[in-house]
Amino acid sequence: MDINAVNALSYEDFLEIFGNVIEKCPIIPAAIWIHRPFKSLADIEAHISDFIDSLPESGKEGILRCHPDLAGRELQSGALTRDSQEEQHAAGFTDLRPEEVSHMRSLNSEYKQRFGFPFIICARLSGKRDITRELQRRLGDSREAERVRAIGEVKKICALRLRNLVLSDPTNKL
Ligand SMILES: NC(=O)N[C@H]1NC(=O)NC1=O
Repeated sequence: MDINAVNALSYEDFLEIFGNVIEKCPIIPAAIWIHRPFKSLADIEAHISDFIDSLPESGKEGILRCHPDLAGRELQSGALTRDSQEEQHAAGFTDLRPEEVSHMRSLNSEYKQRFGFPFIICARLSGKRDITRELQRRLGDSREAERVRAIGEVKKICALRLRNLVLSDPTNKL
């Protein structure tokens, strides 16, 4: 799909395709559709990033709370979005031993209790071991630092989802 094809989409089709680039937050692609014509894939990414940055802290935290835990209940019950399922699989979380699952569950719940939102990391960029270590390390950070860090990870996840959607077509010109 090239940028002209993206710009030619109706908002219904745009949302159908890009609705989950920020996990369970279709309001974000719905909001930035107004900025068409987009110049490039990077331009779409920049509009999403600016929209997120313009939100009050409560809105940013709301985005964080739309994300499922890594190795959490939704993974076990098959209730993840397809994007999240693929990302958690890529990091190795679909292949954990029972004791690894309980370890992740207890770290996730400690993190949520401490910060009030779930631990978020771009799972496609690390493996389960590094992610578990990072979760332990980040438990010692301040709430403010974690909020900033987590939003940065949401943007990385978004960038990879966008690329995956658009660049999988070899004829693309984005
Ligand atoms: N909690 C969390 O990081 N969730 C996610 N990370 C990612 O890459 N996909 C997710 O759903």
